[in-house]
Amino acid sequence: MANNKQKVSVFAPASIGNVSVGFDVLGMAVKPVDGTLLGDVVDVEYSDNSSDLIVIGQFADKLPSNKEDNIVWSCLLLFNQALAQANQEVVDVSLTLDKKMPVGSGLGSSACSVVAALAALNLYYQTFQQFSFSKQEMLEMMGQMEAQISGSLHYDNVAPCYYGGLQLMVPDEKVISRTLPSFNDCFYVMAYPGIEVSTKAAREVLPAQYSRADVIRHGQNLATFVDACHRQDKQQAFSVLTDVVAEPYRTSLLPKYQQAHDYLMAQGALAVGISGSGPTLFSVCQSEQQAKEFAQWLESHYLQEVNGQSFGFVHVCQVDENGAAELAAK
Ligand SMILES: Nc1ncnc2c1ncn2[C@@H]1O[C@H](COP(=O)(O)OP(=O)(O)O)[C@@H](O)[C@H]1O
Ligand SMILES: N[C@@H](CCOP(=O)(O)O)C(=O)O
Repeated sequence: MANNKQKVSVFAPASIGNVSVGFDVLGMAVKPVDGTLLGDVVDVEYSDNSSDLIVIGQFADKLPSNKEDNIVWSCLLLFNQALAQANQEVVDVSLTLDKKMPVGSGLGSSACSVVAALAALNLYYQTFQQFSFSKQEMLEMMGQMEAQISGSLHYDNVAPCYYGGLQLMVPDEKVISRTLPSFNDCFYVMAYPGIEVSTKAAREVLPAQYSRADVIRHGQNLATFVDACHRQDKQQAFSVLTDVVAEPYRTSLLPKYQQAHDYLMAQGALAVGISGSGPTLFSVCQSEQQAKEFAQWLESHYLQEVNGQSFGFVHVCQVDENGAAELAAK
């Protein structure tokens, strides 16, 4: 029997879409080493009235004010539709989104909301209604919701956000995504400058066609990276982390990116790239000490002010192997 103590809470982490060499087909979940929750949290609890959505958190005011335009609400509608199709009872729930992620940041912000919402709904039904969808079914729903927001179906944020680790999208709908061995002793400096770049707009600047030379280089870089991941050959993997598909066309949307890239590479970064569609920059480091030095430099040289205020931040991260995770109920 339903009662007002029925509540679950799920955290979904930030991710690096593309990882430079895998446009739309590679993504990696990250977590700050200092324990900061870099991602969104969704609570689902019993409602004896009707279903509802409340949005709280640092970036709540950057989202549409009406709940119908929030992707978390669309997730609830999709989940309920899937329940009905599976002949399951649909119950009223109250959702709370803690929007910790800036929108249009290149950190997979919409994916964080989508994954946290759908994973929390599934956990709620599993715990209190003795029914749940499979991970595969969940990932398909997450892809559908991400496509609704960004205008095209790409799993490179939702898959790592849900499963954790480094994920490779495979063109097999029964699989969708496979976990690659990642470099979990590396440090990834994530620098969000505090300006917004919409994924949709950053996709529109890309060319419709590429030269044969670019196609060859892209295929070679991606294949070499995947092979090096399997052999855990760090030097080889990061030596080919060059994006020929998106970065050359997106750099103009990212003030100070090229200077920061060139500086960090000259200082010995293993690699520097655009996280997702930007504006977040990621830099791969051998040691935590180097990562901390880069973080300090990026704080003074990559963050920007908008109307005299800075919304940017820098985190030293490692790979988040867990992906979406239940949080202890408050
Ligand atoms: N819960 C949500 N989280 C993030 N964006 C949302 C959410 N609900 C609606 N949106 C809208 O979706 C769009 C997301 O933009 P996008 O550039 O894809 O973000 P990101 O790259 O950070 O995922 C924005 O227009 C935003 O207002
Ligand atoms: N493959 C996508 C990734 C978008 O990531 P986001 O974090 O910017 O939403 C792209 O590069 O367009």
